Amino acid sequence: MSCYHIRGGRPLEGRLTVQGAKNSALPILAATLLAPGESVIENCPCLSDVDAALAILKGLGCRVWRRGDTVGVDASVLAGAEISRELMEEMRSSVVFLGAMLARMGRAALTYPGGCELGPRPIDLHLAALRTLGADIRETDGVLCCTGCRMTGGEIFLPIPSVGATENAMLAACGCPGVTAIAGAAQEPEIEDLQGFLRAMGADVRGAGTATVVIRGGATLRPARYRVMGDRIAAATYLCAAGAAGGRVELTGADPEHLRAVLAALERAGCSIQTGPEEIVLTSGGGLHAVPPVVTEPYPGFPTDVQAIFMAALAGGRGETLFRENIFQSRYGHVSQLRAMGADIRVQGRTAAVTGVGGLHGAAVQGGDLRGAAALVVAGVAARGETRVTGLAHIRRGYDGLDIGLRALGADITETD
Ligand SMILES: CC(=O)N[C@H]1[C@@H](OP(=O)(O)OP(=O)(O)OC[C@H]2O[C@@H](n3ccc(=O)[nH]c3=O)[C@H](O)[C@@H]2O)O[C@H](CO)[C@@H](O)[C@@H]1O
Ligand SMILES: C=C(OP(=O)(O)O)C(=O)O
Repeated sequence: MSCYHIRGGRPLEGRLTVQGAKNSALPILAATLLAPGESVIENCPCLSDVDAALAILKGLGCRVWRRGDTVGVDASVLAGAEISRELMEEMRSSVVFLGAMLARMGRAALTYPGGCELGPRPIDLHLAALRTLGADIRETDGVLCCTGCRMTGGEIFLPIPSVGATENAMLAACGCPGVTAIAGAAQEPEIEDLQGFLRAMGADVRGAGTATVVIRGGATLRPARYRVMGDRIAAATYLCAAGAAGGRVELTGADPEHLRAVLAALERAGCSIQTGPEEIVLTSGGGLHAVPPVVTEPYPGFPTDVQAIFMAALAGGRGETLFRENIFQSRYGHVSQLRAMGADIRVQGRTAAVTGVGGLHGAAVQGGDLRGAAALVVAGVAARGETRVTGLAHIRRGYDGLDIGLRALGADITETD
């Protein structure tokens, strides 16, 4: 079984360009379906989730190529409107192909999506939004058969600002004649990035980044060339590793505006941070200290995807920090593994109390989900002694060479079989 072997305790130093954002690249790849012809997506990270998205596109008849971090999708000729259960279960974002397929083909057959196991992850809001636009969705034996020949614009209200439901609704609305307003929309930067690509295709979409997104749909779209924004969660991972291990790192390619809540928390924990356009410089003496409660919230609040990673950084520091996970019901899978490295963390329901122990020690640990596994790597980089992290398949879903990036910053990390 392949694993990362980390000899921890070295400060991190150096400069790194952050990968393109997984959570932008995936809906943007789904959006390439909307226009016949070849779209070209730059800064598209090499991830197993991206491979799954490309496999879905191929299965629908698209011609797909990749050169480095540039991907081409030719959606001129489509064949079939079904996604296999196997591909649907590979990742959560398989579900955003539904909106794109309804917009382009007027029909879709698929099953429920997979993705990280963080407690229940229903898709009721996705389906309700599409039904509001007139989609007919029937479920038989776990297969969703959807037709959208009578879809038109409409007023959608999302009671929770779901990222995926907002994206699905935006994609479907592009194919619906008339005006669609999505109220209660998610405001994450990835929604703005999707809007950027849709506009490049000629779609009339406004309001992404606010609580209301408005789409004037039904226009014929054209393929486009687009550059995916930098990955704010990958950036946060490198920053937390440097914060905990100490050192000075310069990250380029990620927008510090997207990381305000994380940068503020790292500063309160003792790091010094300077930012410029697409640049973040973090200096740390290592050994972070406790911060006021870390409460995960929709953007611009503290991101749930950084909860485990920041917890790992604080676990080897000093003082008590409370975490409250507000987005997902069960996102503390990493805690038992951090405890094996000496962490003192008590979990009660959605709250975790982390008491810094003044340094973790290496151990053999196993990641059970994407960010939980990345958190163990962060802990290992700062810990005394040797850490072996298994569960790399989770990490490959979202990180384009996490070991390579950390090695470039001076960490002693190698992948072994
Ligand atoms: C590929 C992608 O972009 N993944 C991100 C996306 O996931 P994803 O789009 O799955 O997350 P959502 O924003 O939809 O989920 C937020 C909350 O809404 C609930 N909900 C969601 C949909 C629905 O139909 N019904 C419902 O109840 C979820 O259970 C969760 O409690 O946003 C999450 C929250 O920022 C991030 O952790 C994920 O990294
Ligand atoms: C939870 C995540 O991804 P997904 O929604 O794709 O499972 C994540 O990126 O942390």
